[in-house]
Amino acid sequence: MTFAVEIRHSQGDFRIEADFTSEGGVTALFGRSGSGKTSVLRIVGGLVRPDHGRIIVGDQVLLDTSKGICLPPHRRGLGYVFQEPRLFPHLTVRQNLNYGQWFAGSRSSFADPEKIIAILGLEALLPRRPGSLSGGEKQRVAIGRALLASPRILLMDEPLSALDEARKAEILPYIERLRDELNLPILYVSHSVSEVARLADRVVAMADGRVTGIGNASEILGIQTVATGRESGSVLEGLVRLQGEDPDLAAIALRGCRLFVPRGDLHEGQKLRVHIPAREVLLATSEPHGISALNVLKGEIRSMTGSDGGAVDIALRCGEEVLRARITGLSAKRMDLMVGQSIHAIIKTVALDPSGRAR
Ligand SMILES: Nc1ncnc2c1ncn2[C@@H]1O[C@H](COP(=O)(O)OP(=O)(O)OP(=O)(O)O)[C@@H](O)[C@H]1O
Repeated sequence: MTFAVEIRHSQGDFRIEADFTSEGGVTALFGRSGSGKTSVLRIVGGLVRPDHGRIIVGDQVLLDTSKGICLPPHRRGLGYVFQEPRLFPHLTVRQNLNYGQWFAGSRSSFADPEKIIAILGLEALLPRRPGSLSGGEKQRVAIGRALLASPRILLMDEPLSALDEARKAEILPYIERLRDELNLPILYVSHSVSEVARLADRVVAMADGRVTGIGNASEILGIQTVATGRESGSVLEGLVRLQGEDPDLAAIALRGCRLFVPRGDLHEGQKLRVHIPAREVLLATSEPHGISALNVLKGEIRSMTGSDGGAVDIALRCGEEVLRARITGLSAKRMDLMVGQSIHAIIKTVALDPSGRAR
């Protein structure tokens, strides 16, 4: 299902101008704190009526201010997942889920409850009450409850930001399964590069209430001005290849090169996206020997641009992939780097952690 959003709205001194469309899958609204992501989500959810706007999901017009159409939240057919799970503490998990289903009303369900319970791994939790669940488990129940209302679109507002790194890593694969197994568009607000890199089919980058870029994760997250300086880097996608000879290691087959990562619970053939922060890439003009890093890629310098603080952002072509490195201007000068030069990129293994953990 596709959706289209056009919004013009002023709240106090803050002006929002956001136009974007989605063909389905996960669309991430990505930007720094205060860039206006949540405001856009609240307008889509019907919690705020914008000065001007048009929001269409599939063939349903949720909002068209020029025609005086503004459906109230409960008639928009949206599922909402917040940072906090907001479950009913006195109800069991099963009863919390039933509550979501009750909201579906006459709308026909796009997926049967048992399928959603299975995708989110909730079977064993059904008789329990929220008080006995971990933060990650609660959030999975909250997602299940939102889905059982059979929404046309799922809105997720920083759903992982209240969880610690281990719980985030635990819940990400469930959100990937939703993305891959339910034909349901998801609008996902996040300021985390690693989360967006891993989940998003399309990224809408926001700054100061405006859309500054729309594209796939690799296009948008690689752009220095969109990501925070600390997190700028490359997003690469490939298939997992388990290494028979080493039980602890997996390779990600990319276009014309490969990366090694800890195997963890990865499985053969799994599609995986990794974010490699530019600051985690070291450069060497000759092939390094006797170093602990597992990943040394041979490539060629395609571009070099100076950025704030005297750093130099370098784009390298490795196979068919583009890898970004960020080094000091002094290092670039000492190494006498130039465009076209062949180079070795050394990537610290931890930077490839496929759990998508923000570091
Ligand atoms: N009701 C309001 N009246 C006036 N200003 C508001 C109102 N709601 C939000 N704002 C302002 O709009 C701006 C964007 O806020 P918003 O919460 O949408 O950003 P965000 O990107 O989601 O940030 P965060 O990730 O911190 O939640 C902020 O400057 C905020 O103070």
